[in-house]
Amino acid sequence: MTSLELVNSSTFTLVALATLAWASFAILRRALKRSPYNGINGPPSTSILGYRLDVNNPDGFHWHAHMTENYGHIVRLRGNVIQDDGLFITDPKALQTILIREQKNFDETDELRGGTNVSTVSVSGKEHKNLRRIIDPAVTSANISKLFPVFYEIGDQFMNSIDVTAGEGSTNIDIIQFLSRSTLEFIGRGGLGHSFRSFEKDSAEYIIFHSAIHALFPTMTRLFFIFPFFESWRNMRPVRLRKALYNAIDYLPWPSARKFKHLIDTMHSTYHDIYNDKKRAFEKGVLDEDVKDMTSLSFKTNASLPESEKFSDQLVISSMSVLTLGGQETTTGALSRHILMLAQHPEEQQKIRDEIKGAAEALGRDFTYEELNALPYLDCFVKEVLRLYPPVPFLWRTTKQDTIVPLEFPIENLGSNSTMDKILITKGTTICIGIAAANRSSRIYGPNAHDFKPERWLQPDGGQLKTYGAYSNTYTFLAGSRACPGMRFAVIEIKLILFVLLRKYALSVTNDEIEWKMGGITFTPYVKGDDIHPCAPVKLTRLPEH
Ligand code: HEM
Repeated sequence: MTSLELVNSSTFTLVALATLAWASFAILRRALKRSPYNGINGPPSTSILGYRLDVNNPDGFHWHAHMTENYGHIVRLRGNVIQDDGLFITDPKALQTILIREQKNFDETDELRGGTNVSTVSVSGKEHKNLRRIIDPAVTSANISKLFPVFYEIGDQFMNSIDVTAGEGSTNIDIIQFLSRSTLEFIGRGGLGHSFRSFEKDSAEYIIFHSAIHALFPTMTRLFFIFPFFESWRNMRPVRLRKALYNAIDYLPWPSARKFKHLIDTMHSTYHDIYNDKKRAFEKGVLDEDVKDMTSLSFKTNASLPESEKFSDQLVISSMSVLTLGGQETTTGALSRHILMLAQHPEEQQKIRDEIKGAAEALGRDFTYEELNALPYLDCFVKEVLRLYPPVPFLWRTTKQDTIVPLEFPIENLGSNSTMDKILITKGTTICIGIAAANRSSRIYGPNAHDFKPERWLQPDGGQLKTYGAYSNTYTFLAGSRACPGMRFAVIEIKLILFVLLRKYALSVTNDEIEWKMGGITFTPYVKGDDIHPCAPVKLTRLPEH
């Protein structure tokens, strides 16, 4: 054995022994530790790998949706030999504490932070505030109102491509192909200030970029256990070493890691190109005075900030990334859901069509942003679909500091036969915020919480208890300082696409059986038997022109 081989073999033995010692210690510690949540009701774990597999199960929508009636609004998620118990929370007052009042005590988990940091930026503290200072001005109602002509242009492009495929009579089409092009254009033109030429036939730019976004979260899901280490990697100095380690991923015998790097590289080179083009245009003074997209707005804001507060290039590029990741797949899934719901509910569909037609005839011109947004039945329909089928069904948080959390709905302590109207959540506890479960709670929305009833939104707050959710008394877009900034943007995208589609076509179901799968952060539809290619089949019948 050479001396190099000897060193390698001793190093390997040392690493193996250290790993074994760490694992034994973790198992012993876990076995001796009493869970602070022993007395709380919760589902059995179906896997020795712990509750994460149940929460993340691609077919787990039913598990989520029925959580409150099965186990209540504070639920114990059973850990295992190496994982402590977690909590699944839907109680409105508890969520108010976690997401708003004591938000600083409940951060994103290391996995999520590590994963998103590689692709975006550190998302806590001051950097998060700055990120929101870049994003928020681009997605206010006032700015979206100015952007609305661009929304109409995208609506027209969407309809032109549908018309070419659908023809005159009735045709079955997979509408998700058209929706993902539209949502990328909305974010591209409205957010980044760039068209991906998504509606051009065989647009390489669209195909490459969209495939990267689409694959990113599912690929991340396969790597989640190494993401906590990414946070240390991000802080590594010197930067050259960090870069060298990143580039070394190309040589790892690990296809998912190589793919993840490739996707990040693809997306980031696009953001850099867009950013550099825009920056050059801004510096030459050739950028339109009345810019509306986020990237260009950030240059304008930056010009007015003192040197010490200016946004770095990296932060703006990260904002481009987080905006695209936050807004594309989520809205594509949401739009697919709305269209398939319309196909299944012909009465509601006709009601919306009548409302649109009546209002458009009375106006005699296109709707403004405010007018389209204010159509009452369309609004009820969108609220109800987003309540019942939130595109992001749950989110993780981790507890940074022991916190007493008051409860709206007191819970039974099964250990002591007592009732608790508050709970101590201890440092290190992993929390799952059950968005889909909270949105279907009968304590919040009444005994018909699982039913599809758009009319419930004719009453304030959907008729029942007030929650702290950012969007119309639901948690679909979360709550607090991390609530989705793109909420208004997403809602008007949905309304605009439904408007242009319904005035021309009747929608009905096809014979295909559709299965919705959770993957990464959102839901995607598939036709039963093929869970590789997303597909949202719908039958379109051209309406007679008047
Ligand atoms: C129906 C579609 C959408 C849904 C259901 C949705 C939902 C959410 C949720 C639940 C969060 C919180 C994530 C967390 O705290 O971990 C979030 C964050 C975010 N969303 Fe959305 N979103 C949608 C569309 C959009 C759109 C269209 C945009 C951009 C125009 C957008 C931009 C963002 C950004 C930038 C964040 C990160 C905010 C932060 O970290 O402070 N989203 N979204």
